[in-house]
Amino acid sequence: MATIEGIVAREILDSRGNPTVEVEIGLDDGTIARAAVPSGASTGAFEAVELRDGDSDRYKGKGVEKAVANIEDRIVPELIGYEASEQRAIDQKMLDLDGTPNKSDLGANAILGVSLAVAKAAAASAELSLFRYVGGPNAHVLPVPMMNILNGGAHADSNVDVQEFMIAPIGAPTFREALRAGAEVYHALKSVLKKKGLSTGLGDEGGFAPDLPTNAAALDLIGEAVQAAGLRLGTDIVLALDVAATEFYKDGAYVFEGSPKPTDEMINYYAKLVDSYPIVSIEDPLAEDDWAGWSAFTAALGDKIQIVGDDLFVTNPERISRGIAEKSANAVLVKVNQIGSLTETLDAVDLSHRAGFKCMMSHRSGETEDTTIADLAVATGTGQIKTGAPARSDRVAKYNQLLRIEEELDDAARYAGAAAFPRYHLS
Ligand SMILES: O=C(O)[C@@H](CO)OP(=O)(O)O
Ligand SMILES: [Mg+2]
Repeated sequence: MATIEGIVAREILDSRGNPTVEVEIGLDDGTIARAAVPSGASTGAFEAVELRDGDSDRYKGKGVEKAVANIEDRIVPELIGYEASEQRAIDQKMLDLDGTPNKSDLGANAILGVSLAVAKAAAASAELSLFRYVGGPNAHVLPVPMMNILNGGAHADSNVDVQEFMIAPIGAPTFREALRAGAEVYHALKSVLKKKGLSTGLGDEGGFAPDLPTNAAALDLIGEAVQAAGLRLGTDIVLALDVAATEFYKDGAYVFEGSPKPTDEMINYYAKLVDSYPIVSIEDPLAEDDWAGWSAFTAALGDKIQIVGDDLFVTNPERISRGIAEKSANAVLVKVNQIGSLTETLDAVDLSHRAGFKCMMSHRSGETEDTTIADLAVATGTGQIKTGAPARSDRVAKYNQLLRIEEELDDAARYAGAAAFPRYHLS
């Protein structure tokens, strides 16, 4: 048992060169731990508030000096002397201090930085890996890496509407082999693009970002890459999308492939796509406010694929509860900074799992070298993690941490594989 002796916060840079918050906590037994906060680009309107300096000239108002000051001036005096293992009480203390429904006073970036650093300090003090500290003896399932190898939408400067084209190596026996398969497809995709004279420039999450005639063309290119890597599409590797449709929802219609389309036309489009390609999961097929559309989409495709709410749910138990009641989806994207504290993230996963919803632990498009989400994916048994391409050190840091976790678990490790997608039936 050790108590919090000191907390230091600072502004650091994320993978897009934007400022973000880093927190270091020291305990009275000499333990020091550090956590950094990620940041999104295609953010949902209902996310907890990320405090930015706005009125300052530094970093064009994107600085986080206010969030840093809130930690040092307002949070630190309240938390000194707390047992580091009192995670729930510490998070609650910060929520009470903030007092708003969306963390707009202290900033979700301030609260989350402290919350994650507390957990890491408590784990280190107990001489446990973070995944064991948070997950206990049942934490043993390594997630399927949902690798975003072709970027579009708000994460790229290309003409591709869909934000993320992911490969899921479900056929591998271990996480290590899954990662290798994914990396081989990534390299093969580069060769395929080069051969066709397409750009091999990268998007925000490390995937390639070529201009393409249609969105489906991306799936064909990935299919070619899978084959070129000597793997089987549909058994070794399956496909997943994050459409991030809120980004192109304008005046009640989806401006997709050059023209505005109503919800039912989008649903028909997806149904055809699912018939033509081995797609296991579609995230944000519709906009964050199109609740009726989501229910219709889930009624149409929910028994065939995983339907993931990201902007729709924003890791928020209230919105997830509505989604459960209205059968809006069958899975939740889990982002620690959308809700803004560790215990609320754990609550969101718990609520989802109890309702039979799957969860996918997720990074943000703006990331750091912090690897907390890798541990959380194993701790909470989500069976899936999305953390970008198997290239770029901010993304690879998470995959590499999962390699270490698999090694630590040794014979007890189990790779989620195809079981992560119970609704996907090989035809
Ligand atoms: O939409 C998403 O799922 C994320 C992460 O891939 O993007 P952002 O962090 O920009 O919201
Ligand atoms: Mg998303």
